[in-house]
Amino acid sequence: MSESKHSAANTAAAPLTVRACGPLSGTARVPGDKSISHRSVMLGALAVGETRITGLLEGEDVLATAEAFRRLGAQVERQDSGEWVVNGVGLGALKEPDDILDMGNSGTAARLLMGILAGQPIRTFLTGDASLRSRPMKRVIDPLTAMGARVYSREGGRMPLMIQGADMVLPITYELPVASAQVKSAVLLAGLTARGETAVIESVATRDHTERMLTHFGGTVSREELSGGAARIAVQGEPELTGADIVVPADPSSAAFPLVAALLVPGSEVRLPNIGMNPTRTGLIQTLIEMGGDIAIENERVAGGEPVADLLVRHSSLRGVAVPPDRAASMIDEYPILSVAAAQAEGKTVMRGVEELRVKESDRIAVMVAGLRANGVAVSDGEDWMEVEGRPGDVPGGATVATHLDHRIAMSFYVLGLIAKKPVTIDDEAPIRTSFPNFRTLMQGLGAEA
Ligand SMILES: O=C(O)C1=C[C@@H](OP(=O)(O)O)[C@@H](O)[C@H](O)C1
Ligand SMILES: C=C(OP(=O)(O)O)C(=O)O
Repeated sequence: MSESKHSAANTAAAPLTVRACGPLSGTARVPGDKSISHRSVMLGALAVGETRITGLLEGEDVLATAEAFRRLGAQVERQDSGEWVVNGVGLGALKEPDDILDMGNSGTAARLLMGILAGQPIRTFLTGDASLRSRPMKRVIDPLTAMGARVYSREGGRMPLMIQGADMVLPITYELPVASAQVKSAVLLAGLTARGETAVIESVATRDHTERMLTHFGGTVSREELSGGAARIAVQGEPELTGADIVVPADPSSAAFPLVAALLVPGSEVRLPNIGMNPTRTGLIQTLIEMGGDIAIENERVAGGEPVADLLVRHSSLRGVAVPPDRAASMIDEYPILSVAAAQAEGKTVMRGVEELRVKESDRIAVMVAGLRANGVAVSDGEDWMEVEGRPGDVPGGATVATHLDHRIAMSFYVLGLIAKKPVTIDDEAPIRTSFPNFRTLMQGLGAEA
């Protein structure tokens, strides 16, 4: 993974060294939820009429989605007020782009777009950066092919790829082979242009933002609980989707970084307003509370169809825990920062059932293990697990970490630097812009120095 889209764009990697700091304090206004932001642009583009989005995440991943849908014929504009307005083309009316679409670093953008394109009678070419081109797409190619799309990819189902949408999409019932909201969403979005009902069966609950937002735009989505925690989610084809107003909550996966920093840095007290509290996303908060984290959940309310709350986080002495494997889906992007918290927790933290971490922007198990070990933390791993032996107040630090085009790795080691005895260097901070463009300004506002 030596190549980077930043070096390809002639921008040198931007190393960053982070040192221990005094107490963090103040209010951290975290940007909009990435999953919800992608979906609001996508469904806005498929709906008839105007969609107004408040709080859209202006990170590179979502900007890639916005640009792709412009090239597919929708109007996607930022207003001076900061609101985004999407004027959709209606279902099945996207136009064939005249060039390859570059989805950058974003798995969500690529896989959900493939679901949508499976139901459009056009041919589209997709690519991404070195990280995205190494990620598995077969997981969406298989069900979309069963629904009538044709996809030609590189060996092993990798991008670049070409997708030719089906003239007549076949409704299917698809049992997810991996717990993935991206695969679920791709199938449900393809099902929008099918005649009849398309269903997905998931054995554990994955984030349900697609289902909630489809309902908000006038679609018909049902969820039936099956035995053992499984569920069958079905969408009715050919709905009339109408433009809608969306209010995007702050992203709990981004909030995780200042939140864990506040728990770890002695004397800290940080307020995080308006954080998305969708139960399919709150596994990290539950885990940190079990570890002894002082996290007060205040003002719980519903905004724009999603539960939100304000969080008040104070420095805490943490102890290691075993995270149950069936919680993985609800905190899948939070394991890197959890393993940093675990380095500062008394005893062992065990994370099992986390094999999906190996196919994210980087192999997050391998990259976290390498970075923690280099910084003096005792850690071990296997194909689907990772263990960290914590030593409160005794994280040596002092090493440089390779981030492999992975924003969550970069932000996790930034937080490690805040508590380590010697400074921690991340080799490239640029990937942070994919999901949290104002991360450093926000952390500096709380008292961090880097
Ligand atoms: O649907 C989504 O918005 C996402 C689903 C998850 O991926 P998987 O579906 O691959 O688990 C998550 O890791 C990603 O950051 C966002
Ligand atoms: C895995 C992630 O995103 P994506 O799959 O969209 O690249 C993430 O944001 O941690």
